Amino acid sequence: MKKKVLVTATNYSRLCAGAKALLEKEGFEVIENTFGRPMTFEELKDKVGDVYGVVAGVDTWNEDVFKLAPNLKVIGRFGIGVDNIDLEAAKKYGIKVMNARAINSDSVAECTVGLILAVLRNLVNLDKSTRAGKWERYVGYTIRGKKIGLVGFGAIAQYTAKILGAFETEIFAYDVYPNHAAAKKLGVTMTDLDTIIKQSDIITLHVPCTPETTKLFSKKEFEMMKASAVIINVARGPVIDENALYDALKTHKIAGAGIDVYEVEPAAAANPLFELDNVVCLPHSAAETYETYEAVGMATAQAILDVMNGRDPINWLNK
Ligand SMILES: NC(=O)C1=CN([C@@H]2O[C@H](COP(=O)(O)OP(=O)(O)OC[C@H]3O[C@@H](n4cnc5c(N)ncnc54)[C@H](O)[C@@H]3O)[C@@H](O)[C@H]2O)C=CC1
Ligand SMILES: O=C(O)C(=O)COP(=O)(O)O
Repeated sequence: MKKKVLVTATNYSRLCAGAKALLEKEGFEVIENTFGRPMTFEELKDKVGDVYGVVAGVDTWNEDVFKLAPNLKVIGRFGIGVDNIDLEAAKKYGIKVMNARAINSDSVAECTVGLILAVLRNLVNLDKSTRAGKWERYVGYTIRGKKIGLVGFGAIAQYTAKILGAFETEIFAYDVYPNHAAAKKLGVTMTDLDTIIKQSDIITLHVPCTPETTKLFSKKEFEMMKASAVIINVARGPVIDENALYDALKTHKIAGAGIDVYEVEPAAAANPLFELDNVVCLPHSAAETYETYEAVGMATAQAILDVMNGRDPINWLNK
């Protein structure tokens, strides 16, 4: 009987045809998520009994699921954040978990800069207004000369710094494990979080979602920021207290925001942030380019093949 791979990331056949073909060539049967959204426990429960590998989207992978998956040996996270996977429980069940770190960083970094431009230059408001035949002027701000504060200085932040270097900005970064060599190479000054919050014109978030980073930006932090500052969240929704962000934007304690991720996803149409015109909102799509899908698909497929062949997968997170 063929070994099975369950893919819960959506749109796999369409966007990762090469990866799917590779798995099939190596003898796997590939079962795909047909729901078009993350799968629930009830849906996973019926599928995981005989799977060997998983290409995981953002569904929850915890002991309740692992208990039902005696043949599961490897989870390839179709992305970077692993806040949806209990790494320790996976280890207990002998399941190797890898992620696509440094494989989708360019797309996320490009989108970060896109959000900065969209917010500073009012691109979305200008588009709406132009289409409405109003021919209005919204005066914006240049990126050049601004102080940028990167919170978290891993793969995505470093790529963001590389791109922003071309805008002649002053870039600061904060990280619990500061990478001084990368900072030096990219002309970035490592500093503390308070300095970033108080001095930055543009703050971009690039930390994983952990107990330490949950609500890292809340009422107090928004009050410390410059009234002219903007914040971009392409990390994880819970890193920002969304109610506090809404209040800060509504009362102009800060000038604007670019938001790709939300405390609750999919974000409901009634999310209060959507009423405000000083925020640009995306549906968790910062990583989504054709090139990235292809590369992440191949990396996760390769990880499954590596485990099958007794080799360590790249980016093995729960050794
Ligand atoms: N919006 C989207 O579609 C995407 C979002 N992400 C999110 O971005 C995050 C970062 O991705 P990468 O840069 O590739 O990860 P990375 O692992 O290369 O970098 C994360 C950095 O955050 C630092 N960090 C961890 N806890 C911290 C804390 N409490 N305070 C300060 N720094 C801390 C780490 O030391 C590390 O240098 C991911 O964990 C994921 O949640 C990633 C890809 C796509
Ligand atoms: O790589 C990540 O962590 C991401 O957030 C990518 O998003 P997705 O896996 O496409 O929901």
